[in-house]
Amino acid sequence: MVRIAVSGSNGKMGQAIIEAIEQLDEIELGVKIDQGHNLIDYLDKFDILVDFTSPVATLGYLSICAKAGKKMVIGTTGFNDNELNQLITLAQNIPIVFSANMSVGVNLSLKLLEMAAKVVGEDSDIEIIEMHHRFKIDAPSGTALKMGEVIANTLGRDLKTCAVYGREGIEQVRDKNTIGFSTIRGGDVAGEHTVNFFMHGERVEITHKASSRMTFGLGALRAAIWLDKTPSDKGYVYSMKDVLEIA
Ligand SMILES: NC(=O)C1=CN([C@@H]2O[C@H](COP(=O)(O)OP(=O)(O)OC[C@H]3O[C@@H](n4cnc5c(N)ncnc54)[C@H](OP(=O)(O)O)[C@@H]3O)[C@@H](O)[C@H]2O)C=CC1
Ligand SMILES: O=C(O)C1=N[C@H](C(=O)O)C[C@H](O)C1
Repeated sequence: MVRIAVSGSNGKMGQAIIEAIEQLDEIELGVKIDQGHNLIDYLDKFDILVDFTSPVATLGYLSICAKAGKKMVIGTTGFNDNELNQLITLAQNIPIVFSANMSVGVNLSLKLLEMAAKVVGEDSDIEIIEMHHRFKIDAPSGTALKMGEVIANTLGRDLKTCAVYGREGIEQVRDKNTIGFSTIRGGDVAGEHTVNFFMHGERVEITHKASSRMTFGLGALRAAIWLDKTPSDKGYVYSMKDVLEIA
């Protein structure tokens, strides 16, 4: 039995994970952690920490877990470059699964995007549109950025220099080598992403729509069960690609 600690346990994803734990036989809820708790006091209650919080909170929990030799599944998004470097450094001590989207469908979509970029990427105007609930604070979504990164890497571009985030006013005509991002926030949308490859006379769209947070919750627990089997003495940042064995 794998004992799970859930940080951000009062949050939307924290609640979804607690609900998902109840559906699975091989794991149990060890402890719920929220802002009122110090994780150090609960280290004997869990094997793996599943964390969907904020970049600052995640790095705090990761630094405690790295010292204590506890593995982590991290779904938090919105890290800046400096925070991302801190995460990678801390994960030299323990294995973690870190993924902006834990759903099977999105991770399959990343593979499809790689294929689409190889076949039509150079001849396309590439635009990524993402839509989320009104409470989401980071933009573009971590998933949209990951999709952009996969496409940019496939095409030998650097996302840092080819990304265009939103447009307003009078601009130059679209640069063919850019990857555009558009963000929509409203209502209770769990998460929708569409990548458009616009060509002459036709357009390929790759879309993923999450209809419930349970897909992220179950994916995170699948990652925890997978992580439980990896040795804890060596650190590494794994992704859902590793968990799902997507080559
Ligand atoms: N990888 C994936 O598949 C997915 C990733 N996400 C990402 O997960 C994260 C959380 O999303 P969601 O659950 O919707 O957000 P919520 O705002 O609903 O929940 C965030 C939780 O984190 C806690 N928290 C925030 N800041 C701190 C802090 N400094 N210290 C301790 N706890 C803190 C909050 O505590 P309190 O309630 O006290 O404020 C809350 O419990 C986001 O980054 C989101 O993008 C979301 C869905 C899927
Ligand atoms: O905040 C959310 O809700 C989600 N965040 C993740 C992201 O930023 O990509 C994943 C999912 O789309 C839901």
